[in-house]
Amino acid sequence: AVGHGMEQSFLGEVMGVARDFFKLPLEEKQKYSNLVNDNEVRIEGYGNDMVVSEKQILDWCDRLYIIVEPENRRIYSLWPTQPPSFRDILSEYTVRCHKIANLFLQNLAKLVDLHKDYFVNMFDENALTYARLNYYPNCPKPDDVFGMKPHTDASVITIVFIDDNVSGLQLQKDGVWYSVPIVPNALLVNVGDVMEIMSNGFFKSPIHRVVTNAEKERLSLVMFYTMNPEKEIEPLSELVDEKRPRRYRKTTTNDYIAKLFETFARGTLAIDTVKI
Ligand SMILES: O=C(O)CCC(=O)C(=O)O
Ligand SMILES: [Fe+2]
Repeated sequence: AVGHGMEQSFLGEVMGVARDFFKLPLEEKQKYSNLVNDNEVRIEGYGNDMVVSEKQILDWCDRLYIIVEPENRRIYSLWPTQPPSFRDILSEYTVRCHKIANLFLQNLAKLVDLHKDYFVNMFDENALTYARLNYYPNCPKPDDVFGMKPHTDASVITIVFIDDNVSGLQLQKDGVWYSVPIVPNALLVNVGDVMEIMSNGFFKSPIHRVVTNAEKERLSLVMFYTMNPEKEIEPLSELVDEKRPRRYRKTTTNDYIAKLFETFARGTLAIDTVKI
């Protein structure tokens, strides 16, 4: 979508602070590391994949993963202090993206004949929004490694802001991979697994991946909208009937995100673990 109301200059600044962060020396970035005590990995922070096996091929990607909403859940020690405008710009982007997220959620609700605020109202004051900044350096062996392995998102919905210089994101449809075209200043809004589960499969969370590029580096900024981590997730009773029996088991956002990280590292899909 391009009718999101964010000016090109503002979006340029957002990409700019992300780029400036990744250009910092490694020691500087490691101040925000997602490794605790050298071996334990937490979701938040700077780093790469969680390692679950020695044979695992790590993605060709640097990531910074931070909670941006609610504000009282922000861990500012994991927010870069360089570039200096990082915090303000990401905060403003967060506010502006949330409006787009709500509009999208209202449209989805209408598509399944629910009250337009049905999904919006499911997000309480403990619902978490994660921002993930991805940096994919150019890769000498693009055929051997992914920028990001095939996966679905564990979110309810996701808003992706991609580099308008280099493509790389691909979506799978009917077993075939299609490249997402570069549209300057466009934001891509995607359905995540939790929406697939709640809608009892009416909406599908697309499998996607990022391929690497031999010549060019690439950046993206992804906002994941998730519900209260403790809240139970299951197909909505309104969307289950004899003709469309329940297709997914009950889970919680917390359990599901843990499962997603585990399956992602192993190269399998989390959604398959809750399908009935
Ligand atoms: O870099 C991209 O275009 C997409 C990244 C992505 O799918 C993710 O962070 O979940
Ligand atoms: Fe993704």
